[in-house]
Amino acid sequence: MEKKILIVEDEFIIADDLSFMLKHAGYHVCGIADSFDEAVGMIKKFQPELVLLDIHLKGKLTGIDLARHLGELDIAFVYLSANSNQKILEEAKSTNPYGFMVKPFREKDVLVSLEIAGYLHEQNALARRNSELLLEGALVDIVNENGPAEQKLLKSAKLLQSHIPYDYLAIGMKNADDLANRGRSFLRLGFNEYQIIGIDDLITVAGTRRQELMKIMEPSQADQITAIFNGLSFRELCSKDPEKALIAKTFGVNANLNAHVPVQGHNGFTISFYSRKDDTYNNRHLSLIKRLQRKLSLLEDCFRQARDIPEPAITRQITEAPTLTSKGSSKPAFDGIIGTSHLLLTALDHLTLVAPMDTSVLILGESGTGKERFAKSIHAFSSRRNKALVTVNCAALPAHLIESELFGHEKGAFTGAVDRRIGKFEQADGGTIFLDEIGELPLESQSKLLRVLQEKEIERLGGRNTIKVDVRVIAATNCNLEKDVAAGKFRLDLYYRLNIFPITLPSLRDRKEDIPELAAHFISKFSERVGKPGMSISPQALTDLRNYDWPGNVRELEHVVERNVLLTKGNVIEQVSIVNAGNKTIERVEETRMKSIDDNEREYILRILKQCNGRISGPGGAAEIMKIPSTTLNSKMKRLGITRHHMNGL
Ligand SMILES: Nc1ncnc2c1ncn2[C@@H]1O[C@H](COP(=O)(O)OP(=O)(O)OP(=O)(O)O)[C@@H](O)[C@H]1O
Repeated sequence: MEKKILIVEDEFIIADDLSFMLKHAGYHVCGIADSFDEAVGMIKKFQPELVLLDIHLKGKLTGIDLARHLGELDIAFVYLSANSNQKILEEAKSTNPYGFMVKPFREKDVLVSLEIAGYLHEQNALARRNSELLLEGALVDIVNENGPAEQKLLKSAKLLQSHIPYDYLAIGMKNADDLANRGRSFLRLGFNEYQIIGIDDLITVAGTRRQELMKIMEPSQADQITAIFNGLSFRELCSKDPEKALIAKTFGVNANLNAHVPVQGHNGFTISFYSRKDDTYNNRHLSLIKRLQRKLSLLEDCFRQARDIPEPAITRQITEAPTLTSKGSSKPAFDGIIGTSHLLLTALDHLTLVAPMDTSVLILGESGTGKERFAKSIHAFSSRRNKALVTVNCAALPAHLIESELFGHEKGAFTGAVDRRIGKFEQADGGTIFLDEIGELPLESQSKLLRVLQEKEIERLGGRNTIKVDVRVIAATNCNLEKDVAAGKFRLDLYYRLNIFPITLPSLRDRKEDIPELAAHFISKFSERVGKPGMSISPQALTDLRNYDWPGNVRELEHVVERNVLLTKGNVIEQVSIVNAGNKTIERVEETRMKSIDDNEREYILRILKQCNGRISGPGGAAEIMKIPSTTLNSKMKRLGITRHHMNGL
């Protein structure tokens, strides 16, 4: 059947050209609107499957406003943009479009973008359906298992986290007969670390009196509502509802999704999600919770049982190893991912959500933020965990070898191919391939990779047959792939195929609150390694670590700690030495300190890079001067934590 498309564009000639192009390609253009209001009317009337929308429209409201409306209706859309400024583009991007088409349009690009948008929309819907089925099954399992009711509530709360994010979750039954047993709340402290808060705890934490709280928590109309309150609307709600106001003040939350769960025979109960971010909740969350209502109503039993458990005398903190364990081992799949900042937890939630599915994942983040570690965890928590995880660093391979490395070659395929070689894709059959630094893949190899993703088959170089492979692709990059697409260095269609589920890792400077925990982790690791267990760090040195900008992210912090563990004579790192860009050292220690071999090598490489204006390979590049292959220099730089940021500062 022809796909129904609506065009929303205020320039008639452009809209008309586009419409002609689309009809010619077999699409059904159901209408052309030039303003927000007209578009909303047509969407209601024609229910298009895809909308192409310009950012600038007639009237006050823009294409970005319309995009938000489309997001709520779960209709795919692609922006038609001229040269907009960065701020507008950022805002447009935050509405999660399925693509951008830049004017003037070439027919070929338009058709590819539409095909990709349709594909992504289907994939997303499929992935959502699958993860919802998993969620429903897991909820039923929890309700049916033996064990304390309060723990069952906690497990259900944890399960909901990656589907509907929250910092504080309150489950309450207001028609319970005594206040002490009216509710259980869960405050998130770490990835899998929650504090259970009963009514007595709430009285203590909020600094209120029992009677006052009892009054505030009287059953009200608001308990029966299933709705979203983000930012301003949450503040308005708080001005009318003292219970919400108390929670907002006590836990610093700015958004709320309130879900009423009806139960036969009484008023039911409420599950209320609260987030510190003020734009957390959307219609997707709302429709999910509505679809889950029947399954959630099964929690009623646990809730009633939990009412009979005496209130804890003191606030309890539930700290557990992550539940995501690799089967057959008690080792947490998140092994070695340290940190509890909001940004890292969000990334871990995304990891949890996507890992069990077979979807391609694109991990974005600066160098040293932990992309490879995330890729390993995704594999470890997937059903492919017993098969291979094959890693390929696209930047470290010479361009002429990439294809034989990825797809293999037959004997005699080219000069030097003395034997048949099995490529990385075949090695990863049944498992996962991790394509690190995907942005460095030459254009020619990109087309071949795209074919593998589409056809799920490879052809060895010099081979005559195609070979079916079943491989999940995880790609990572520290480049801005969209810029590379715009510059013609990265294929748009490949970008969209890979970008089905992006996970963005925060830079260390954006999650400085994790530095103490990370530092402690690395101190313990390196002090044991060098036979000086039990080392610690002084508050001043920790402040120095927090004050630094960390262009090399966690990898750089790891090196800095390693170096300081070696340099410190006693048991406490009193002052830190950080060798940063351009060989300047932020030192609070004496200059006369001994330098490690790595320090010397790092300084040497930085000096050579400076001489070559940051050029690594090719004539006059650093690799040539150092008489080593550029791939070796790249891996040395990676090991020593030398990044593009360092090079920008040269
Ligand atoms: N959250 C974390 N907790 C503990 N260690 C971490 C964390 N993130 C990264 N690391 C450590 O930092 C180093 C760099 O991590 P990793 O190689 O995964 O980064 P990357 O983003 O893939 O870097 P690149 O882009 O340079 O390939 C590794 O030694 C890893 O163990």
